[in-house]
Amino acid sequence: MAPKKGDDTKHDEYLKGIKHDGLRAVLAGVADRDPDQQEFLSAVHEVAKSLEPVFDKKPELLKALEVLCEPERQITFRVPWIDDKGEVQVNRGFRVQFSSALGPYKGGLRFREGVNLSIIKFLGFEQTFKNAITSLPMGSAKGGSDFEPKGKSSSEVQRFCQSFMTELHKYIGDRRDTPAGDIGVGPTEIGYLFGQYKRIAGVWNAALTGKGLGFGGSFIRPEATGYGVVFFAEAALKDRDDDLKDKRCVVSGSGNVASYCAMMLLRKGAKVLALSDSKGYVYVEDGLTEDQLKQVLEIKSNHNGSLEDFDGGKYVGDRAKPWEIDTEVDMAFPCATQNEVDEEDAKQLTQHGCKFLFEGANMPCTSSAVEHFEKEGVLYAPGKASNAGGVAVSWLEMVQNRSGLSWEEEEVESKLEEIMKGVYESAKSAAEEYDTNLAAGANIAGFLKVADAVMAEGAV
Ligand SMILES: NC(=O)C1=CN([C@@H]2O[C@H](COP(=O)(O)OP(=O)(O)OC[C@H]3O[C@@H](n4cnc5c(N)ncnc54)[C@H](O)[C@@H]3O)[C@@H](O)[C@H]2O)C=CC1
Ligand SMILES: O=C(O)CCC(=O)C(=O)O
Repeated sequence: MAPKKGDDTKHDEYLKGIKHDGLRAVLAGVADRDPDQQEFLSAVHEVAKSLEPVFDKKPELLKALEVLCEPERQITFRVPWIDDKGEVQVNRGFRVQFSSALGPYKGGLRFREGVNLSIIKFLGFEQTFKNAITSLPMGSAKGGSDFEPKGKSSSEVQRFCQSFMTELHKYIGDRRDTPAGDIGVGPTEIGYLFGQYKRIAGVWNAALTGKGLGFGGSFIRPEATGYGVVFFAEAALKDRDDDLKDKRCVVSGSGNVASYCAMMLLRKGAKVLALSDSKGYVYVEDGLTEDQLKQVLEIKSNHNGSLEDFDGGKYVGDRAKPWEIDTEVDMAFPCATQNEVDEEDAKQLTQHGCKFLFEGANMPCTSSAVEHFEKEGVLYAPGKASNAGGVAVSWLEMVQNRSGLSWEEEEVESKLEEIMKGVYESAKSAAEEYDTNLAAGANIAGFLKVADAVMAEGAV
């Protein structure tokens, strides 16, 4: 069947770099449909560009991409809640169920000011290929709200979560769709959401992952994304007869992913020179100690905590980014948010000697930053491969819940390590087969798994 025709002459800028005619038409159709969804369109463009060699060999799979660019279902809903002054506040909730081709929908929830449909769709689209490359039977989804937990009391967060779940419960369940955490949604929020789910659904099932250890959570889920990035980096370095010992690393963020990425880097003998938050960064020339990292976790255990209160290193405020630190850097791990590494940041990193960049966050590097890294020969690993450890352990949590068992910490960690090595190998072998780089290899490996299922299940 011919691909959906969009008018590609209207989208010159968006289609820059795309040569394949059929692909241009599909992308123009996506841009026609949602011209204002910048984050989503940019994620689609990045994946599509790297799939050109696939469509040269297997043009029939273009139809699968067209199908995968449109979510199976997108739900937006009103979330009214009462603040501490007794006044009613209203936020908007989202759940975008992208693809169930490989299994029940799976993906996190983000609570943050400014969250909109474009951001949730970009995250859900990325999740599709991320979940596929793990080879675990998971579909993809993402959700959240423009509710900002920073500055709210814990009772306000609780009331918001209960109202959010009062609507969301209609669409989730352990064989249907299983949300987890993301920015602004940690164990506390998951606890409130899970409590409300049970209250309304009247059943105990693994409708959410990232639960507390005492009520169905898995060891290592809080650590999984950060640990997983480091396991991925270790596999990539091993392949180059190298290792993490004494590597000088810059990590951005200081939340869930960043802290545990830093923790595992320390365990591997690397040095963590900096961590950041949205207001600035801390820099320790010889690398943070384990006690200093624990201090960061303590500060950030409260939504309102700031690195300004960190005692031990140099603090730079004014929203400065850690990529600017004027010292030798071997590796960068952006673990905060999307578009936090732009071309200028990328140039600063390579001027300081950076040779490796592993994304802990989802799409933290802009496309021009990625182009710069590629030009400079930096090994660049996209989040949809290198941060897949979080969702992988979420799946292990679901398996434990279904079997009624609880595995030891070492067992979960070693399964996570094996899964991350497998993700690296899948990206690498697709890159070799299609004669491309690791980032494109990750897109190709994920896409082929989900596209084959889409076609086998009858795409239309
Ligand atoms: N939690 C998880 O399991 C997974 C998270 N991710 C991604 O990792 C990233 C971080 O998520 P979490 O650690 O879970 O969130 P979090 O809410 O625990 O932490 C986010 C951190 O980023 C900082 N931050 C926010 N905006 C910033 C900015 N502009 N510059 C510097 N720092 C900034 C915040 O201060 C906070 O310390 C997000 O992109 C998320 O989508 C990806 C895979 C799984
Ligand atoms: O654990 C999960 O289900 C989802 C994690 C997530 O949102 C992500 O990988 O970006």
